[in-house]
Amino acid sequence: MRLNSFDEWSPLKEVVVGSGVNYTSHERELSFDMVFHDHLTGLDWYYPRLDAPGSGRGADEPVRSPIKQRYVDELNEDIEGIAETLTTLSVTVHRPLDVDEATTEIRTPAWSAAVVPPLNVRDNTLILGDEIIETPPMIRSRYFETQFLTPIFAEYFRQGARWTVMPRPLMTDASFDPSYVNREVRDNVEPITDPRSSPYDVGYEMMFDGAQCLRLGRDVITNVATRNHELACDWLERHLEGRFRIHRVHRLTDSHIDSWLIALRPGLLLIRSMDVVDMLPEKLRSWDMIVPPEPNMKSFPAYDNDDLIITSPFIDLNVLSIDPETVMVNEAGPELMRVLEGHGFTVVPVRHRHRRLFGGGFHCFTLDTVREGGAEDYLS
Ligand SMILES: N[C@@H](Cc1ccc(O)cc1)C(=O)O
Ligand SMILES: NC(=[NH2+])NCCC[C@H](N)C(=O)O
Repeated sequence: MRLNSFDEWSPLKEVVVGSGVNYTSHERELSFDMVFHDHLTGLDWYYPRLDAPGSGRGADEPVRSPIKQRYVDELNEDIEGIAETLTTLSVTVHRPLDVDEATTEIRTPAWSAAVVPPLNVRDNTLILGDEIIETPPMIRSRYFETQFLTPIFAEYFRQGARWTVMPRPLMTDASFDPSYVNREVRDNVEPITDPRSSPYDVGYEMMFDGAQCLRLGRDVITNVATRNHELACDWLERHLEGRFRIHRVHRLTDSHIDSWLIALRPGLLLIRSMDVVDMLPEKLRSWDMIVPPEPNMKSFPAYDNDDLIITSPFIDLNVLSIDPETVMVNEAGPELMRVLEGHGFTVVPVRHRHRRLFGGGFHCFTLDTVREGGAEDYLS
């Protein structure tokens, strides 16, 4: 089918479901620590930082936090189950190429980094209507992630889609605007103030994830927390002029919007807390809001100290709409299911255990490429 996806709720026809095959570690380096800064707090091992003087680590030695194979296997088992459930709901599921076992590292002129599989496919691509837009990554390990989706994108291109790649950053340490992560001094978190210089320094560059956007027909709400995000929004605005309107929300969160705010249908948002309402564009503030109960920590597996947790406990808000009445929800969260059922939704419970280890709920590791619906104006 032709690429067509303008919002988060219209009946879903085709979707890409990510792959966690050969996920072996998280590489702790500047770009990773920047993105996960808000969630790496309060952990005993975090302070002092792993590369602090006296840590015994050489300056250029990567620090990789291994992920236990059992969790990787369970992740992939859960993802297969979710892909099957989507198929039984008459949705066509596309899968990216898996990372080959022999591919452990990626390299650009300026740096090298451990490879990350194309798991959270929401993050590095933005689908707007009939256009695939590959966004400029924020994490070095994810720099070439969209290449694993090339066969899928190429097929949509053959069917008539637009296919655009946003400018790629050189991504040296100096490319990152640290003002968000350094905005407040917290006891147990070290500020990130040690950029190393590089012959490829060009100043702040655009870096931004598709998951920072909430799509509402012809309007797109974007979370902007840094100069890197601002530059990407400038690019998007110029590129999309006359087709889509970008509404910037400043520092709603660090990056991704989808564990704070999800649109379930026109006029109805699922939100983390009422605190976000004042930050939204005025027209959205009058939509109905569902605020689910605080996450129950018992709904997450117990992990060891050396298991790196990279999301907040609000990750299960990250639901995937099958249509305006049907929502896929983590079976570990009966509270959220009850709330949605109370609002008349049909809930499709699925198993997804290790979302806090791999950084994503269903909305993160899916990319809806075909939905019904068009460029409606929901905000006037
Ligand atoms: N701080 C980010 C952390 C994050 C980034 C990438 C992920 O895949 C997951 C989580 C969250 O708000 O979005
Ligand atoms: N598209 C995504 N990867 N979203 C994940 C958002 C997770 C967010 N950082 C949180 O911890 O709550």
